[in-house]
Amino acid sequence: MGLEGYGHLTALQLAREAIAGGVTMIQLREKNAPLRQVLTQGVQLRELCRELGVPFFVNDRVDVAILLDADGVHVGQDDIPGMEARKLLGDDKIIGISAGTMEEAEWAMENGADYLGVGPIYSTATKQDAGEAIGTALISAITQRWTVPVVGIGGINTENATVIIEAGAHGVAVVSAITKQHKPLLAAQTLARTVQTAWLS
Ligand SMILES: Cc1ncc(COP(=O)(O)OP(=O)(O)O)c(N)n1
Ligand SMILES: Cc1nc(C(=O)O)sc1CCOP(=O)(O)O
Ligand SMILES: [Mg+2]
Repeated sequence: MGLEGYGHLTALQLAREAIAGGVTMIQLREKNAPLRQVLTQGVQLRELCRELGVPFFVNDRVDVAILLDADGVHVGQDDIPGMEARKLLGDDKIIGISAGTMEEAEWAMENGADYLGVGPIYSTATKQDAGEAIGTALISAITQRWTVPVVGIGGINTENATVIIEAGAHGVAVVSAITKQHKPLLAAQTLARTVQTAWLS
């Protein structure tokens, strides 16, 4: 999630609703705001996550993750390499790495990924440079080869989350399926229940 307002909710209020609905991880993904604002609001978001017992991640920026004492960082193929991030973060933090192909997954694993974000599974309006949708085949290929946790990302919602889990993903990462909904708490609740049901089947 970014730091902009979400309808009548602030980013902090939205995160609280999402967690109340069953979201188990929050990632601060802010591409545009001034660094000072990111740090100020990031501290509030981190505190909320600590209060509610949910891991707090920072997207892209290892320096921000360190300053906010986040639980981890998520980096893509064009971001700081996982190996370099590890040197800065130490062994106690979690490093997630994106992969959209098997080659990218191999690179991510060589770079010490603690989990993989695989996508874009479906087309998405949230990330302009996400590229073509890849479907679920890569999730299956990766989870057959490695035991590292995999989350599907990109265009995932309540309607299609089940097939992501059935393909082998451990979870789903979403933006608009919660942030763009009129009732984010309810949206998170429905999505979390869908994923939990898929785990059991
Ligand atoms: C969980 C998760 N998976 C993938 C991404 C995408 O990261 P990246 O490819 O670096 O793209 P940006 O999010 O930085 O635009 C992610 N953020 N989270
Ligand atoms: C941040 C991000 N990363 C992607 C990837 O493919 O790596 S797709 C994506 C956008 C996810 O937003 P939504 O749930 O609204 O589609
Ligand atoms: Mg990135």
